[in-house]
Amino acid sequence: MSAVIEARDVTFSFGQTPALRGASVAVNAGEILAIMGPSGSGKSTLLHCLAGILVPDSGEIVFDGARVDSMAETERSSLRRDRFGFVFQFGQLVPELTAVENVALPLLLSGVRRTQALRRAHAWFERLGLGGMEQRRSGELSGGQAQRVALARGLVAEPQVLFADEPTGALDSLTGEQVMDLLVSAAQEQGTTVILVTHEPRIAAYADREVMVRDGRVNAPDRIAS
Ligand SMILES: Nc1ncnc2c1ncn2[C@@H]1O[C@H](COP(=O)(O)OP(=O)(O)OP(=O)(O)O)[C@@H](O)[C@H]1O
Repeated sequence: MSAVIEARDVTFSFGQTPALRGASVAVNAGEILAIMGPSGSGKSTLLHCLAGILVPDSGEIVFDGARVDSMAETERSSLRRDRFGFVFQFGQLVPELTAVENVALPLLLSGVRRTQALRRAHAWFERLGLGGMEQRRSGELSGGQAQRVALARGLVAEPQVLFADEPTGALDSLTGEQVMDLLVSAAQEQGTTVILVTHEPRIAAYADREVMVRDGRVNAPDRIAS
């Protein structure tokens, strides 16, 4: 199987603080990869480099055969908009918009007509057990409901890669597992590759494979020194 997205020997520092010190990871098309590791080890920084949000100081990010690290910001921004989806820990729904408008947002930003974007967004509500919640604003949703709306927004444009940074981190364990069930089945159905950052083994267990980040480097779990 060939990698759809890959980090090769990536370094990144925040000022004087090194966050990645030669991180390499390759993710296959359709794979669900969990990135685990202790707090501060560099998991989110690695995700942000893979997603073209941060540009590595050195090393390469390759997506679908193209070097993301050498792209101009406008090109990386189109890539994020058109090929990638995102789910973060606190949903980050736009509070002024209804739930269905939030889900439609990535489609509207990609130039899909409003009626069609809303129709495609609507289809996600029944699917994620959110029927009847379409017109609510984020303040009128529970944490688990808001996170399912965020998940629908991350997947609605059928991205090639979904980046999920602690998507269940703010939820209780039962609600978190329900969100993971939905994430995995929806991603598998549309063949979306998922890169999931989590520090919870219970959540990582939903992935096809786990890697560990320690001190800014990536190890397969079986190669980690105790
Ligand atoms: N915006 C920032 N400014 C300065 N330093 C940062 C910033 N973001 C992260 N860091 C530092 O970079 C290193 C890696 O952080 P990162 O957030 O990638 O780790 P993480 O494994 O995702 O942690 P956590 O599990 O706590 O979210 C840490 O030392 C952190 O303090």
